[in-house]
Amino acid sequence: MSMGGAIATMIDTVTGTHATFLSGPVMTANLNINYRRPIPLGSTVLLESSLEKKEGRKTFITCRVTSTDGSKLHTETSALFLSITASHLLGG
Ligand SMILES: CCCCCCCCCC(=O)SCCNC(=O)CCNC(=O)[C@H](O)C(C)(C)COP(=O)(O)OP(=O)(O)OC[C@H]1O[C@@H](n2cnc3c(N)ncnc32)[C@H](O)[C@@H]1OP(=O)(O)O
Repeated sequence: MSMGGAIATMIDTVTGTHATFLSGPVMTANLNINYRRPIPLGSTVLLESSLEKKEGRKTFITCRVTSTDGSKLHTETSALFLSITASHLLGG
């Protein structure tokens, strides 16, 4: 079975890339993952990332991880990304 942290990394990467595409530079503020069914090691899965809403600096994304045919739901996620400036990255 795949480790929950490895699954979280996959989800953070996909939803973070999606949020960056929509909103520019962002950081993950909240990642809420419900693990519904285990992911067998070595299996191929589908990640579907969707914009829920944008409110000011906040970009809310949802993401489902399913089997490739969509029949098995492995995880459901809601994520919040906050738009940041370069000074935030430098600690300002
Ligand atoms: C192309 C390649 C792309 C690759 C993408 C990969 C994406 C991966 C990105 C990451 O994993 S980043 C690393 C993990 N994340 C962090 O380390 C973030 C650590 N946290 C922070 O740096 C700051 O808390 C953060 C930038 C997220 C927010 O700080 P700010 O000072 O900019 O915002 P502030 O705390 O003033 O909050 C602004 C608003 O957001 C809300 N907010 C902030 N954090 C929240 C939270 N966790 N949950 C809910 N709401 C939150 C906050 O309540 C407020 O709402 P209102 O404007 O309505 O009052």
